[in-house]
Amino acid sequence: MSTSTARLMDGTALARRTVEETAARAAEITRRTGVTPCLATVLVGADPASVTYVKMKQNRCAKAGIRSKHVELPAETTTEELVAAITALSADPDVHGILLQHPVGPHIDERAAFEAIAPEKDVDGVTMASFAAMGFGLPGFVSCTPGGIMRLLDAYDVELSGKRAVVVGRSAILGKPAGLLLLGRDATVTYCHSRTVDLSAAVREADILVAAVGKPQFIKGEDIKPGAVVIDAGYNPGNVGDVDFDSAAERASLITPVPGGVGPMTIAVLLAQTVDAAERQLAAR
Ligand SMILES: NC(=O)C1=CN([C@@H]2O[C@H](COP(=O)(O)OP(=O)(O)OC[C@H]3O[C@@H](n4cnc5c(N)ncnc54)[C@H](OP(=O)(O)O)[C@@H]3O)[C@@H](O)[C@H]2O)C=CC1
Ligand SMILES: Nc1nc(=O)c2c([nH]1)NC[C@@H]1CN(c3ccc(C(=O)N[C@@H](CCC(=O)O)C(=O)O)cc3)C=[N+]21
Repeated sequence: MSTSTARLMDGTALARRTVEETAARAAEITRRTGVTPCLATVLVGADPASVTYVKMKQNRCAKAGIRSKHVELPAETTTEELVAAITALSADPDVHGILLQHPVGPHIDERAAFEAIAPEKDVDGVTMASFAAMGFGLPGFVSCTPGGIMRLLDAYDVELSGKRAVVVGRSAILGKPAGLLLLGRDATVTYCHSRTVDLSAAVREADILVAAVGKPQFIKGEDIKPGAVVIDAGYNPGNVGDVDFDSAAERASLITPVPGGVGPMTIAVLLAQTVDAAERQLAAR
């Protein structure tokens, strides 16, 4: 008999519902204005993982009635050329959202490229303006994976106020913004990273754990506080998360599976924010 007690947080089902709502909103915009919401995807080089992720995003757009405009640039593109391409998309009235697939290669100033995205088109939440708005708790586009995590927590009515949230990982697109969003909802947030001393002790304090490390099955069940909510944002080769699912599920109250948890929500948030952007830009005309 399994000792597992955790309930699964079904990201696939929530993403499906979110995309259905988004598709209905996109159709309504098209009907009302004659303009179809459009996401521009910019890919530099041909990193196989990036190619796959961009394709997944385009496929999902097509299913939701969002146009996608694909800009493919060679690996040797310079910062100036990339900034020029993104600046052109920022000025293109037919494009409502812009996604620059990360990473772009070490010879490019990625920050400069991100900052060329017009703030009203930053549907991936990567500009300094979006990050600052999120940090101040002001309206704006959030980084998609943390945004998806918050939607999952809300869909399962997870109480955040006063709870201890521990985020393992502090990358600009995942760990750091995830902690800020949790802080904005009155959780008491601890960040852990590669220099953290006694990671196990920190993880054991977590009422809500967000694992965003990039190391397969790195967090073990023995460090999960009984009854904790475990969000596994990891997506490692072989579709394995950062949490050792079987042992963690014996102690958690709620847990996201990999696949089928955070992953599908990332794209759902990207599409939702693209339609938000189109709504605002078309209303402003
Ligand atoms: N579902 C989705 O849509 C997405 C999933 N992901 C997945 O999430 C995971 C993390 O991605 P990302 O944030 O981009 O990765 P990064 O490699 O950018 O960041 C990893 C973070 O983990 C920390 N870390 C590394 N080793 C340890 C350790 N031994 N102990 C504690 N912390 C450690 C690093 O610390 P330091 O800062 O000190 O180096 C860093 O902050 C990956 O599996 C990725 O595939 C990512 C994006 C989207
Ligand atoms: N250059 C780069 N760009 C990325 O966007 C990027 C990256 N590297 N490294 C890894 C993370 C991970 N990430 C995911 C996006 C969607 C799902 C997703 O939708 N997953 C589905 C399954 C999808 C499938 O495999 O068919 C699921 O979890 O159920 C997962 C993971 C983007 N990342």
